[in-house]
Amino acid sequence: MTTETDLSKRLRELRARIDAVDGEIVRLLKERLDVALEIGRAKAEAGQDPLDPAREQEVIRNILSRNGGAFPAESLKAVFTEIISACRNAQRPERVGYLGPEGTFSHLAATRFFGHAPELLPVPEITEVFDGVARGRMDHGVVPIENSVEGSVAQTLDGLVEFDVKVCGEVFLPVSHALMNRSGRLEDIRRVLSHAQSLAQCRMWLRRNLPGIPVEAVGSTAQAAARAAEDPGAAAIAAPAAAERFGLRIVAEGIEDYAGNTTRFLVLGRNCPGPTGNDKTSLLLSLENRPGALYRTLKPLADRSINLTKIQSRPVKNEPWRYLFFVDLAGHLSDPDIRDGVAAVEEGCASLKWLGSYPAGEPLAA
Ligand SMILES: C=C(O[C@@H]1C=C(C(=O)O)C=C[C@H]1O)C(=O)O
Repeated sequence: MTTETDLSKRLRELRARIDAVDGEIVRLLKERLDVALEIGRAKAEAGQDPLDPAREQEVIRNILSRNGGAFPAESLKAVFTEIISACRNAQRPERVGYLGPEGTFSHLAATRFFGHAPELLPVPEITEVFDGVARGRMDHGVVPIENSVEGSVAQTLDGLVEFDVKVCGEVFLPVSHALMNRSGRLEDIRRVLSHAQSLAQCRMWLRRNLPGIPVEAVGSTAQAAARAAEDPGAAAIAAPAAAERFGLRIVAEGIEDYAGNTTRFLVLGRNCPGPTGNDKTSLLLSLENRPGALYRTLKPLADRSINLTKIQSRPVKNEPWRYLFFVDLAGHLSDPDIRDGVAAVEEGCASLKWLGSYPAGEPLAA
């Protein structure tokens, strides 16, 4: 039988080995940081943005393929997201804007893409993220563009029309909602607060479980949680993590009506990364109001077998019944086929705005 002293001796020896390995990891991290800083200086001389999402994807792919499955892949990815985050932020401190306050799904998406090193700037409106990036108050921004259940986010589409920014990345975030209030009891709920998108994603659950209880849309899920913390009759629909942040109790979790509920976020910047071989290009088209205009405009893409991943119309606000079209396609503008196809589209429509080309994000499981 192993005695207590034997065990503690064994643990001491093994822990000494862990400490030695950790020391080596830290030494290597410092070495990595020095190389990153040198890269940062080279980029600064060339006037280039430190962020290179294409290269970051390559780094993650490399480490996953070297791992051979020995270390849990998701953990390895999370660790390297933070290592890259720190290396990038050391090159030039980054400011990343998002729809706040802290605890929103936009906050989670920003952290998933950028890690924890950058300074995150919460703002109360999606439009302010666009404005901050366009004017240089923020280096980057993260905005929700569409939800798998509720569809496009109008304010973001309008921001893409109005502001001179580029899409330089995308993040897919599985969205699971929790209902929370001060007591944790369903019977105490007199009204339910959340962002309009989240209320819509839980509509059937609310009708079944809280029939007749009024709902109220507020600026964000985190704002709803903050209000519920002050009012015992109010409940909020928000990310489960918001409960802890705002001192609330969870009444029910996973209350979204459809499994696989996912929101796609765009990463905004002032430049676009180079091609990775798995990219998307976002375009904004304005068409003449003529029969077959959309068909004829998009035909050059079909002729080249270019895959459209999204098409969405949005009214031109001061011209009733005229529409703008948002088109996402698979490929990078620097691919010759895409460049030719997009040039032909431009010839056939009233105007075309290239919103950006960026590495395709990975739709993740919850
Ligand atoms: C170090 C670089 O800069 C940034 C940091 C990276 C990293 O830490 O691996 C990768 C890409 C860039 O976002 C680089 O471009 O290689």
